[in-house]
Amino acid sequence: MTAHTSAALVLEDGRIFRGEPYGAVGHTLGEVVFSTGMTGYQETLTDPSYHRQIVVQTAPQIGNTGWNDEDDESARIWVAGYAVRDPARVPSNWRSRRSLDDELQRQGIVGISGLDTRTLTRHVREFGAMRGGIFSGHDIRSDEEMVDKVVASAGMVGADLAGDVTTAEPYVVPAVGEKRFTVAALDLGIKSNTPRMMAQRGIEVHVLPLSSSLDEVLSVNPDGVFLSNGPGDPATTDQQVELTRQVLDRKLPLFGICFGNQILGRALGRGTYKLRYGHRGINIPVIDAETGKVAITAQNHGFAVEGEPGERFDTDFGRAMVSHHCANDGSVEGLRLLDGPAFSVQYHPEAAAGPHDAAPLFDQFVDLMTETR
Ligand SMILES: NC(=O)CC[C@H](N)C(=O)O
Repeated sequence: MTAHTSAALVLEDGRIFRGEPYGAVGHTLGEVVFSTGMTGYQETLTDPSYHRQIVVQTAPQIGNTGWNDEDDESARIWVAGYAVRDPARVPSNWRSRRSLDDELQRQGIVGISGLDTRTLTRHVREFGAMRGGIFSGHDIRSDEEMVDKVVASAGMVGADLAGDVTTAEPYVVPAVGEKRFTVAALDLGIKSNTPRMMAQRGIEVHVLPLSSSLDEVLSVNPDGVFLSNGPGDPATTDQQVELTRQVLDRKLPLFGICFGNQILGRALGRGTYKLRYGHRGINIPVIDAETGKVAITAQNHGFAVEGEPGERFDTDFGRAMVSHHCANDGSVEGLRLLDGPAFSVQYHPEAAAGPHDAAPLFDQFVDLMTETR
């Protein structure tokens, strides 16, 4: 077998892309999705929302700045597999400690390089994010066997994954400077930068396991409740939806991001559905329905809340609206309760690599807690 055919990315519909092993050698299964971010691969790889997904980078050159000890969004790499076109042979950055390839190997993450990521991305864009696998070295099998393995694997619809990534024990991120507020943050796969951005605004953040009850949330005496991002299908979050409804009932200020937006949407009576290929990148335009302003945002989601741009609707907690939508496809990007202190966005105001247009949403949360006090 030549080096050129020593790794394969296999899709459930039978399409196979050949390349070379990158990172660990072996095999892995997951949902194949693409990200258009040209920078921030370390944050992408360590974002718990990517659990069980094989990430394809559309940017052809990845790994140029190596791997550092500062930018991780969690304690480990969560992606199930990694596919890149042209990895850096020599990383170069003053913060780099090792190469991306070394780090993938160290953490046992199976990857593939040298494949045609452009054709692969166009395929996923047309036929949708689907199950796939990367096979390399001794784990390469006949095409038929590899496709069979992929077809036998679990898909993303109905996947209940946040339990795999949540914290086992509560922990506290102290406020920077004077403490002004306490927030109970439900960890469905929270990224390190989220508590950090709240802490910078004088918030003491109590990060709680995803199965926390209302009593456990109230025991930290919160001024507000936060729902984090996270992996899997939002249709599996019944327990968190119920908790959210209890929080809305008590009129405690609530802010949700991504998975949190989907949970608030469900708590307000909306359904969620799987997008064809999702939104993953750091330049996705979002329109604020009330002001008409556009923000360029970082995103990583495969599901969305049902709704129309600017739509107003009745809920068990008063009127609500679709506050933001995507300029590309019109899908729901934000929700706001008009008769209560709750809002959420489908994108990432905490994005470290990426635009900062949405960062003021954390200030909006602070304002909401100030008004509600
Ligand atoms: N980043 C997230 O929170 C993703 C939410 C959800 N898992 C989705 O794919 O839509």
